[in-house]
Amino acid sequence: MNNIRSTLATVWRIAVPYFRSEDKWAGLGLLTAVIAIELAVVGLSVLFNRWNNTFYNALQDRNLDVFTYQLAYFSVLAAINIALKVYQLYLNQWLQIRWRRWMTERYLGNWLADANHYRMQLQGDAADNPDQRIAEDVKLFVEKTLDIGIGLLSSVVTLVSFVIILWGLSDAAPLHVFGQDIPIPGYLVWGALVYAVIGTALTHYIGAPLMALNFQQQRYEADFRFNLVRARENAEQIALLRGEPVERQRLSTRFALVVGNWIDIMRRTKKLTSFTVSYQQIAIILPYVLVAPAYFAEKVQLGAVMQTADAFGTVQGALSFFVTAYRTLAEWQSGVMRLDGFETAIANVQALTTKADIVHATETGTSDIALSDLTLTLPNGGPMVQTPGFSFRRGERTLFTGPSGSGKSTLFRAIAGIWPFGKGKISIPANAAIMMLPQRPYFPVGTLQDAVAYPAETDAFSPQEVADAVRSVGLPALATRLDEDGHWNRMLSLGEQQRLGVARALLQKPQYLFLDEATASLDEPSEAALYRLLEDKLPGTTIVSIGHRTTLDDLHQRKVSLTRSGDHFALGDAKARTETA
Ligand SMILES: Nc1ncnc2c1ncn2[C@@H]1O[C@H](COP(=O)(O)OP(=O)(O)OP(=O)(O)O)[C@@H](O)[C@H]1O
Repeated sequence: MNNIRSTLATVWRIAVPYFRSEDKWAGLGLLTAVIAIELAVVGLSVLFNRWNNTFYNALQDRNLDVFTYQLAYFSVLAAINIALKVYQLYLNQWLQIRWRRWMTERYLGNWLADANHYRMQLQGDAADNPDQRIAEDVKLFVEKTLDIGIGLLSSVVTLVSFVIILWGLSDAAPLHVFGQDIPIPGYLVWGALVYAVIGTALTHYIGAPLMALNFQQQRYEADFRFNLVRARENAEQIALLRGEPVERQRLSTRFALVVGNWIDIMRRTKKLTSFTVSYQQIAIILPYVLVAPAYFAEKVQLGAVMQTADAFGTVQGALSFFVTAYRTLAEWQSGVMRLDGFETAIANVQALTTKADIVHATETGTSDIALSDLTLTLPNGGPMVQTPGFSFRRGERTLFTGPSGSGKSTLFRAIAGIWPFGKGKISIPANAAIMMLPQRPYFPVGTLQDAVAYPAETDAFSPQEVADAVRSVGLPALATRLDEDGHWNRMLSLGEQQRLGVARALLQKPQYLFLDEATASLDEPSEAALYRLLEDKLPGTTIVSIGHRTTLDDLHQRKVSLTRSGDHFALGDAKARTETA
């Protein structure tokens, strides 16, 4: 019971924001229309039920006039029913897509805001496969919430309408056993109720493990897909290393989990289906068994029997909502849990940024990037970098060295404000344009112009500006291919990608440029040429480079390094250079 209550509270929390959003009027309008149509459909089913009585009596009495009239009446009801059902589905689908669009936009916004996506990864497995949660779970949530919500409402309204009818019919066709009338008021209602309660309890008993199994299934499927995508993205590495057999083995192992869990679902579903189908079959015959004695004792006519069978079926169907919807409910609940986990993970990383004992990168009035009492740690709290105070001075070109794994890249991440683990303060000049160039730049799939302009919009720079930048970094052949679509990370050599990274910096003109081995794949003369280009085109830009080559020394004015000091690495000047390189 607590479980149901907490699921419903979660559904409410996830569902309600849409109906308070800027799209609320469209959403509420569509929802009202869909509900109104559902109520009209229930109203029609009451008319159909009455029609049974008149129609079958006409058949029994061989009354052609009434029979013909009732056929025409049925046709009118049927035409209205068809129109209602068509529009109900159509409007329901409209509501689904609008609601889903709103939720997807919201989740995308929260996930991509403020490096949350990166911090969620850092925090470990709190929300696995966010892609699946945003793409599939939102779709499932919207679809199933509407299905279940409207199905439940319809069952309740149907129940109220038909219980009244069935109660009346119980009086008209009293229970007749061994030639005796047994006056139990509303016995048909009680019969349907007892039958449905037993059915629901047994369904829950048999089907309960499906919830957890469905949750696992979605997770295994997403893991399998994710690993396929990874294999595709790293096709070249895998082919060069001849890693296919291992890759295949790993993928097969993951798929075996999908299959194993699916077989558990199948077995459980088989048991559940055996029960629910038997249950539904018995429900067809049960009302006839209950009223047949009265019919054969000639206490009621055929019409009443048929109307009773229809009403009993409807009441029983409404009461058995959980029996029929059980599998949908199980899928829905696991989707709700997944979305809840995703929302919680986002809330956790958002809360992380406001905690006191993290690294705070804040904008201040200084012109240098100043670190004070800074400690960077691993996500598990292990020590990494420490400094009581240090500044990257404005306008200076600094070379930053240190042993592998000492925390150079992590210090860059902290300056960019995306590494929260540790404590202390990093002062960033207010409104400073900071750019980080990694060893392996990221290019979105699209035109070369898109790729170089990123993260700015494509039209932030004219084709001429982009072509000039690409040419100046030594790629004249690419400068003529700016309109070409491609997966540039796959198509270009790492050296070419690094040149394009520098072209990106030339276009963006940052005030502070951090190069994390961003030219390491180039030969030394080309690397030196790119540094001179930066010096020439971005004269006021502060440059901090991580690099291992000694030839970089002459291209920088100051040299700082991380050196081991006990359990951590300390940051300090390695060798001061006063003259310009
Ligand atoms: N997301 C992460 N989760 C756990 N540990 C991490 C994570 N990112 C980095 N580390 C660890 O932090 C330490 C510093 O990593 P970092 O990438 O900053 O080193 P680096 O000095 O730049 O090394 P290199 O010169 O090899 O690039 C390493 O021990 C690394 O394993």
